[in-house]
Amino acid sequence: MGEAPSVALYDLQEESLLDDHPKSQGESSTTIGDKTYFIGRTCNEGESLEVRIYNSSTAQWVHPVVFGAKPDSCEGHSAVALGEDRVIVLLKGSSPHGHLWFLEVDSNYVREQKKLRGGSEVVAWSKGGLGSTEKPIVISGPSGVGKGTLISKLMEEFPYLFGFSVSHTTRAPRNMEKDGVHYHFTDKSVMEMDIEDGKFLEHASVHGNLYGTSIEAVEVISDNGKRCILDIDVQGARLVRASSIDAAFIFICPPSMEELEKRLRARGTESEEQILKRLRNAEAELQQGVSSGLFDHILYNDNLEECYSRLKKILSLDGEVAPALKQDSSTVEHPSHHTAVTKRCDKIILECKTEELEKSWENLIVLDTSALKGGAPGRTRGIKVYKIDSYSDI
Ligand SMILES: Nc1nc2c(ncn2[C@@H]2O[C@H](COP(=O)(O)OP(=O)(O)O)[C@@H](O)[C@H]2O)c(=O)[nH]1
Ligand SMILES: Nc1ncnc2c1ncn2[C@@H]1O[C@H](COP(=O)(O)OP(=O)(O)O)[C@@H](O)[C@H]1O
Repeated sequence: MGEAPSVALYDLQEESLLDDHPKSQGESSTTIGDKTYFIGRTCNEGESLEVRIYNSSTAQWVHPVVFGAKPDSCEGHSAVALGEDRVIVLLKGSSPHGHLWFLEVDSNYVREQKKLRGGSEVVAWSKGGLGSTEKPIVISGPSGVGKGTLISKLMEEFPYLFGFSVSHTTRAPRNMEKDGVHYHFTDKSVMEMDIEDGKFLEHASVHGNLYGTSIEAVEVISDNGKRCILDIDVQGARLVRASSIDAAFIFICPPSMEELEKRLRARGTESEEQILKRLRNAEAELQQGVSSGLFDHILYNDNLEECYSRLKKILSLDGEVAPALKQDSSTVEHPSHHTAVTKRCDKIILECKTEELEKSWENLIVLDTSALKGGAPGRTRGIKVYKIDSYSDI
């Protein structure tokens, strides 16, 4: 039998401070400095957890601007401060969006957004992810140069290694294109709203349409332990380069403008007007791609097989092929139900009820947060999840 926990989280909450503002049902409160973060007032099905802040130094309530995809309301949750900059939020019950979330209250991203909004209070949600994060690969080049063809070859030969980042676009689908596979085809107004909500890593207007990479499109690939490939234009590549994402940047050039035109026409997917627009834009794209220093590698796609071999060489896939990327060394999944939470340094211990083990203290799961990576606007990774037999094992 395990020993009783030395510090149970529930004992740490300072409810007396907030007597005039009691928590609503299902709401948690977590104090960091002068601010107490109330999470989860909304309990209606399908709505996300609401965040409000009580600032004890000004004795005022604030409704912050909330960034990131938010967790849906659930059967309940626990919230624990991790240092000064974020709160870990553990959802209970079945949630299609995972059980582990982080509410960033003073991270670099949050500070940046605060500055952009003239000092308004800002918080940002980041979903916990267990997958590894191999450097994404950004592939750019003019329309018709062969980006899609090269990416398809990689994905076919190494389906277990790579995942394609499915962009959003306002352009109409081509004959063979499937929504959710080649692109998420979307309305301009919806996409603009999502951009405003901070759901996009980058976006650009290309050949008269809006294109963008959602944060989710990239993160879901790492969730599956795969390396993400982005097919985006030069403007998008520049935005990714300026972000905190460490990626490999590859630019594909045609052997000549004549050959580019031939390929575009032979593909037969564009109207004459679109072909001419794409060829006009290609001149500027080539100039920026080759001379800006933005790209780590420039490949000429003359002979397809030769170009593909060079691409594989750049990605170190020309010799013995590495095994599929591993998930982080978590041996247990994060549980869907917990009955008690205890924090010891950077470890969170959950008592979890299961059908077989009614006494939840017999089923202790540790979330080790000592090596967290990433964060808003993407996932927070690096959490290790494992079982222990008793509290004295920590
Ligand atoms: N910035 C950005 N560019 C994108 C994205 N998705 C696709 N693109 C670029 O948009 C351009 C047009 O793509 P598309 O209409 O599929 O035509 P294609 O280049 O002829 O295959 C290409 O340069 C793509 O690399 C995205 O999410 N962001
Ligand atoms: N090296 C190559 N030689 C000849 N044709 C090519 C080569 N690479 C690609 N193609 C063809 O050119 C057309 C445009 O290629 P695609 O992959 O759609 O370009 P992108 O994605 O860059 O717009 C396609 O019909 C494709 O089969």
